[in-house]
Amino acid sequence: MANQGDVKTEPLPNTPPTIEVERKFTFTDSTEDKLQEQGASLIQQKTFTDIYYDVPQYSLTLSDHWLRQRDGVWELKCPPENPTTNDLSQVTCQYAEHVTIPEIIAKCSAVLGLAIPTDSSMQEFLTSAQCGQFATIKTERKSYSLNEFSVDLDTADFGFRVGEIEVLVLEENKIADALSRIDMLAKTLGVGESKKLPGKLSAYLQRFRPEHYKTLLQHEIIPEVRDEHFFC
Ligand SMILES: Cc1ncc(C[n+]2csc(CCOP(=O)(O)OP(=O)(O)OP(=O)(O)O)c2C)c(N)n1
Repeated sequence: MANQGDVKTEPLPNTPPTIEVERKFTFTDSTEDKLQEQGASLIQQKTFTDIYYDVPQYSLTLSDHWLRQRDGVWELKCPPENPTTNDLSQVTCQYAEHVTIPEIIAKCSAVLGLAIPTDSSMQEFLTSAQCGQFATIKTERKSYSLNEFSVDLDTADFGFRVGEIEVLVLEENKIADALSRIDMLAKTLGVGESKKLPGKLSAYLQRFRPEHYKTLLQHEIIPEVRDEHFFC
């Protein structure tokens, strides 16, 4: 029998990936007031650092695969196998998030056309795939909880801020419903912009990695970043 100290904090290898359905928005000082009026509670305020990785040909990001270490923990965001496509999916993102090393190596190796054993360490994978760091972003995040929604207000260390409404779903047939519930909340908060807004990494690339940014923009992997998206 497991004793009380024998708590597993790592997901099991066959855990299905969580699907994040999220919509970005520009926030102002009044956004927090509106959130609180709707009954949202501030659940966390934290700072974290993301380091993103790719190969020199940008093959992972060109395939919409985002490999990162968040405060040292490996994560891979990639498109779900059956994304939902409708009017609302034009302003919203859907990503499956993988957090186990064998799954991350399997997914990335498949994109790169490499046969790297899934029991390799991440360091072995990075070396075999010639994968290196291309962005480091420090973020201050305020996280609000409102019913089934998480609402994050992020300020990145290079003068960029972005809000995000997120719902986690466990099955792909729940994505369409999540899209419309997110749309309703965005309208209630007065942040229902009709275009997809860039996230922190897109803004970072536009500012610090122009060649990578242009390549992803040309392939319509990321939305355009304009100067007005920065606050300094
Ligand atoms: C609007 C939009 N944003 C990003 C992309 C590309 N992209 C997808 S994932 C991705 C990596 C970063 O994801 P993002 O949600 O912006 O970061 P963050 O909020 O810190 O992650 P979380 O804490 O929510 O896990 C990118 C650039 C896109 N195609 N469209």
